Amino acid sequence: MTLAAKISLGCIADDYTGASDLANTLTRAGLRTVQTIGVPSDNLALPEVDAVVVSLKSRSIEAGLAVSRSRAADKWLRSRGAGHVLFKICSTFDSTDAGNIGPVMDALRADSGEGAVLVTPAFPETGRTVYQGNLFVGAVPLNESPLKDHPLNPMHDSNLVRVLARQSRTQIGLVDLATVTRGAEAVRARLAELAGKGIGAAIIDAVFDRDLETIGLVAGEHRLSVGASGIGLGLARALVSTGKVKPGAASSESAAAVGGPAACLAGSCSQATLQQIANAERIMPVLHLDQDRIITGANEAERALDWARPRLADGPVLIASSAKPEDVAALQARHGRDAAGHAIEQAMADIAENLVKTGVRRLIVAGGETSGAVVDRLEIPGFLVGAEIAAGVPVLRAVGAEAGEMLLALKSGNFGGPEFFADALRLMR
Ligand SMILES: Nc1ncnc2c1ncn2[C@@H]1O[C@H](COP(=O)(O)OP(=O)(O)O)[C@@H](O)[C@H]1O
Ligand SMILES: O=C(O)[C@@H](O)C(=O)COP(=O)(O)O
Repeated sequence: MTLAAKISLGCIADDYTGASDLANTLTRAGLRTVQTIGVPSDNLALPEVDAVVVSLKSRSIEAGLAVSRSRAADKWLRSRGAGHVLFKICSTFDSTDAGNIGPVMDALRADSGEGAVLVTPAFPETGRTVYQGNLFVGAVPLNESPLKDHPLNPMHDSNLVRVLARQSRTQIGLVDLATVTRGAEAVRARLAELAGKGIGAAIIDAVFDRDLETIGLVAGEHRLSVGASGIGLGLARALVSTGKVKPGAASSESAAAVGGPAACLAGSCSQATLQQIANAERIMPVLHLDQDRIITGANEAERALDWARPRLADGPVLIASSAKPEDVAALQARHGRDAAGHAIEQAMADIAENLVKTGVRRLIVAGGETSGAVVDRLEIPGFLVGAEIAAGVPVLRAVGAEAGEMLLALKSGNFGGPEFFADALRLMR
């Protein structure tokens, strides 16, 4: 990898859509950013950048594995000069009581020698705000939002001090909004007070971008922070406002058209994605996969490919496994949660691999785990960030992919407007 100068900000994302969301935020804030898939190999040619987002697929794997992969990424980022590393988690704090946010944070904190780590999933642009340590998704607390029905990590507690305490070995404190509103000095003092009591991490409230700017200033003086794109925004703005990074333009290379057939794959079962699929039915052929056939090993991926191939010459197609919460619950009761999720992800990867062999060069994937499975199968080592399709979702240009020139959009299940697929296709030429 050709990184001549040292990087100013290192990031480790626990899934691939989350990584592209963060890379998008950093780029818009003026940081030249690349997204890599895992720790990049030395021979991957990348431009000179201010920030690197290493994407892991570590959100829903066994905690020990998530820790070791995150530590390896942290070591690589620090060896490239990153003084601060942001561990990027989901803005809806997706995790279970077994991890992985707490265990990874504990390990990175120990490695960096950090006192008390600031933690916030706030991302106001997408409606995620934190008040008194409670996460709100739009107008409702996390546990009343659609995240209560997530197929892999249903969220039933909106109090993040409690949620993180159940996952972490350290005590968790709170830096409340009143303190944030008083400014950086007040946050520094509160953090020092918590660290003095041996409290190793604190959920910090944020409702507006200006709160994240205050948080970014303080966090950037430390070695480690944990959060979603909002804290990324704060860190990036602090790097620019303190003159540590000169704001640069996004690479013009990332805007060139690739042409060729386009396809969409949806494995997210979020409310937003279900609506986007329903709207896509009006503008392109849509195939709904039979999930039982996938899990029992019947050749459902082959059936999907036979359906897609003759249609691709006429325009984009969409293949979806997505289902409503009651259907997801019924499928999981029949086959088990992890087995169902894994089998569907692998079927999506099979479909993506064969679509690319058929000539597809523009691929839109809805769902974080789904995107991880697809990008891994396509063996794409990294991405440059292009135009913004929706808040948190950029057009990505593959770097070093075996298939050559490719554009992808990796959409978090919850993100994007009702016409997301049309919006993405318009920008991916
Ligand atoms: N119909 C379905 N029933 C059960 N699980 C499903 C179904 N469709 C997809 N899944 C699984 O649900 C999970 C969705 O997670 P993900 O792709 O990360 O979406 P999101 O971005 O909404 O979190 C994946 O593991 C996927 O394989
Ligand atoms: O922070 C966010 O909400 C996203 O960047 C994110 O992590 C998305 O995860 P998925 O919903 O699993 O795609």
